Amino acid sequence: MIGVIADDVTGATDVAAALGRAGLRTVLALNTEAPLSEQDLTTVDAIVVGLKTRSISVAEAVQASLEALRALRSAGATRFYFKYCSTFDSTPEGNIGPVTEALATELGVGTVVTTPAAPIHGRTVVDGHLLVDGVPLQETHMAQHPITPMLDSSLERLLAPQIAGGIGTLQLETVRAGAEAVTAAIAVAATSAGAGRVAHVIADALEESDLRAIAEAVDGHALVAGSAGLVGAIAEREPASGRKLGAPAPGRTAIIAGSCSRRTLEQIAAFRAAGGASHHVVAQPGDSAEGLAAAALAWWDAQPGNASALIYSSSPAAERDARIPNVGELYEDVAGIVARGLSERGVTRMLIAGGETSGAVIRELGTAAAVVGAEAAVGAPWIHDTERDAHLVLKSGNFGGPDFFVDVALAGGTR
Ligand SMILES: Nc1ncnc2c1ncn2[C@@H]1O[C@H](COP(=O)(O)OP(=O)(O)OP(=O)(O)O)[C@@H](O)[C@H]1O
Ligand SMILES: O=C(O)[C@@H](O)C(=O)CO
Repeated sequence: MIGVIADDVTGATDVAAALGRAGLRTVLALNTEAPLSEQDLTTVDAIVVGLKTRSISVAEAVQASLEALRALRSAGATRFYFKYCSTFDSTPEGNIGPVTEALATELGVGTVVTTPAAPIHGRTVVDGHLLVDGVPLQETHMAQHPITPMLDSSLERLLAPQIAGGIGTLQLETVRAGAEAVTAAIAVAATSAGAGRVAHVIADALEESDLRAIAEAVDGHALVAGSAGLVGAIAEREPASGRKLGAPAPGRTAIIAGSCSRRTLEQIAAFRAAGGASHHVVAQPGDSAEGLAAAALAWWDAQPGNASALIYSSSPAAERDARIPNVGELYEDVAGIVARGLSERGVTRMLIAGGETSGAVIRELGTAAAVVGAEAAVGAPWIHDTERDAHLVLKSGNFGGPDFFVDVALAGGTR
């Protein structure tokens, strides 16, 4: 069984979608306090644990990730994947490097092949540089990310300050020479770390076939790291159950957006242009999350009974208020309280935009585990919290087409 540790909850649903696409029966665990042993795991091929460790301190991220690893091991997982963001969201301290090394040390693994490449999402790695739709990472909107601005595209330069071990590389021409050549190159790269240290082998990949070659070469590896791309290729090598994934019937939908990513801002604009009702949460210095959420819920209560609607704090960089301390956390708290309020009002279809935002919502809703359904957009599946009978899409900031909010909430469709 494959055990995946994802550093945020939208990333966890992205991985779950990739595993589901490959036909694996996948359980999504979203609350680490609810033990995995409470889940029915008898017919499961993969478990994905969604954490919220991307932007917390290194020590806390390492501890939570190790706890997840131990829970997955006790649940019967034998191979592990550390899922981080396809845009390598991290800081000079971490948490990608330290978490990878902690997991490797716990598993007694000396070499970890790692790549954020996910061609399905337009993320590729060439000569160790991460490109988004062919553009170097630091030239994209990721340079203005509110929590983890990404100012370099060299994965080696991004990872080096985060780790104690060494870095090796797998060039595209080696990857294209096939699995045997990749295996040999990994063995050479493994010597880069020095005794007792972890070797991080950064792999180039431009197309799905490249990921398939890497997946074949890492077949016996206990730990691999990357985005949903490589684990999808690994999953394709497993026997598939062929289970059909479902989506909820169209209906009234609440959208809560805290993502400030360009694609989310486009989706908000398209929703409003299509006549969707929206409420913009804009904090002033001194405002509390409770007060802002109460105002948003009062606005929701004034909407016609069956109308889908959007509550968002998302703003482009130039319009964000630098005077407000811990502004990211404040808006995350607002999103969580609003989601709980909507759930108490009987709303059972919600689309949440943004990984940190989704993490706050899941925590506040108390969702412990969910069944993975059909993809509403590539990498953004419907998930079903059976305990609350709530259907949720936790959308990564950059995922979905510009009309995604319109399609899910106004047209009710599934792509
Ligand atoms: N107007 C705003 N000003 C400053 N920060 C904001 C504002 N609105 C939201 N935020 C914060 O910005 C952060 C957005 O991160 P989040 O992970 O939710 O989105 P994302 O990075 O686009 O998504 P993903 O990580 O899935 O790609 C959150 O902490 C959110 O609370
Ligand atoms: O890898 C991605 O881009 C997403 O799954 C994600 O982690 C965004 O938060």
